Amino acid sequence: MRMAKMAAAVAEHGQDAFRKLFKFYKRRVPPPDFSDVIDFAKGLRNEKVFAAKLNLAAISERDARGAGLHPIKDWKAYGLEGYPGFIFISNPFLLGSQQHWVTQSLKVYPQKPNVCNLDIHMAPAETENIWERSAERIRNKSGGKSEAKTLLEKLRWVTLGYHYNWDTKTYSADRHTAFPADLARLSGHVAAACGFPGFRAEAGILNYYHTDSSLGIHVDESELDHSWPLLSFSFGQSAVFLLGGAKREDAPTAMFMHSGDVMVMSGASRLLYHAVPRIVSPPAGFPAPLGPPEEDTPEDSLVSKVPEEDWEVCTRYIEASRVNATVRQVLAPGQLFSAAANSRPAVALSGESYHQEETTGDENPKPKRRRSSSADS
Ligand SMILES: O=C(O)CCC(=O)C(=O)O
Ligand SMILES: [Fe+2]
Repeated sequence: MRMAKMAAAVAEHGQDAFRKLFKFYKRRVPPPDFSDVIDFAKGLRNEKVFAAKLNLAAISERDARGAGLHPIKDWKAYGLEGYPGFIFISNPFLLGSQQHWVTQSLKVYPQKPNVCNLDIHMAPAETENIWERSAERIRNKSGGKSEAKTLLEKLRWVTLGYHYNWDTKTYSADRHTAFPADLARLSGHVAAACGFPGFRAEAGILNYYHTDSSLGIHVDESELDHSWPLLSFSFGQSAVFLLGGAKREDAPTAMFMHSGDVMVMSGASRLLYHAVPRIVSPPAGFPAPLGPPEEDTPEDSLVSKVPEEDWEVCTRYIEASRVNATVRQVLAPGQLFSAAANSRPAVALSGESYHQEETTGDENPKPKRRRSSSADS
């Protein structure tokens, strides 16, 4: 008994700072103390948080409105002491326009020819119309735990544009489909406001989280040109996000990401390790971020009113889930893929080493069930 305890203590001691904090925030019983988690929704109240300068002339108010965004001058953008190039924009979306992005993420982006985790173990015909096969059942769910999961609830990731190969950790010319035009436009606006005009949205990863999901420690380095930022858009439930250093074991800073929040990792922060140890409910009294859309949207707006019956399904879904979209430019302007870029060895299987789902609630959980990429588990 004594020996076992000591061994546990040594193992604990030998763990690096990032893994320790990841486990700390992932813990269910007892729940962790969240008081060190930076909340950008509280503005400059944290001494490490400062106001970030944006390029106010990067896009017109009309263009911003057309993408469902407030004018840039009204964005609350922050930097974080010690993380040059990191910009956190606290929900720049117009009231109601998040509805569009949530609906696209659940209804449209999972459609073929985009690629999702369900494709790995299911025939193409079965993973078509994920929304249609799931919507009615989600609408009628009573909330009982025993109800079988719909395909939409089994969705873990969707890739867009250059489809990320989870096995080889590469993008390639032969795995490419058109990147969604609306998300590309939104990304271009955000990148321009942050000092990166000319950003091209070439690859995207959508991650779908439930209350027990987490995303392991990683760095996004597969893009061939790292001088462009990595953009992140979050919707639905909140998350604890850990932003680490250039080395995997460097101690991270914890922050909340709420619905509508946009994060930009650029410059010296582009290649920092990061992870999502925990999904959390939005704070009480958090302003309803997903209300009805404002009326006077421009005619050519990307963001249109979501039909009520669709929104009903999305509401049910995001009551207990979070969707995050990361958008990346892969190539330098004019750059092409070389054969060498595609020949790295296989290291991860189907994204399963990143995407984890907890099955137990205690501090010493049973071996983790990897986030399933199969539809039949
Ligand atoms: O869900 C998030 O906030 C992070 C997602 C992420 O790191 C990724 O897709 O590479
Ligand atoms: Fe990432």
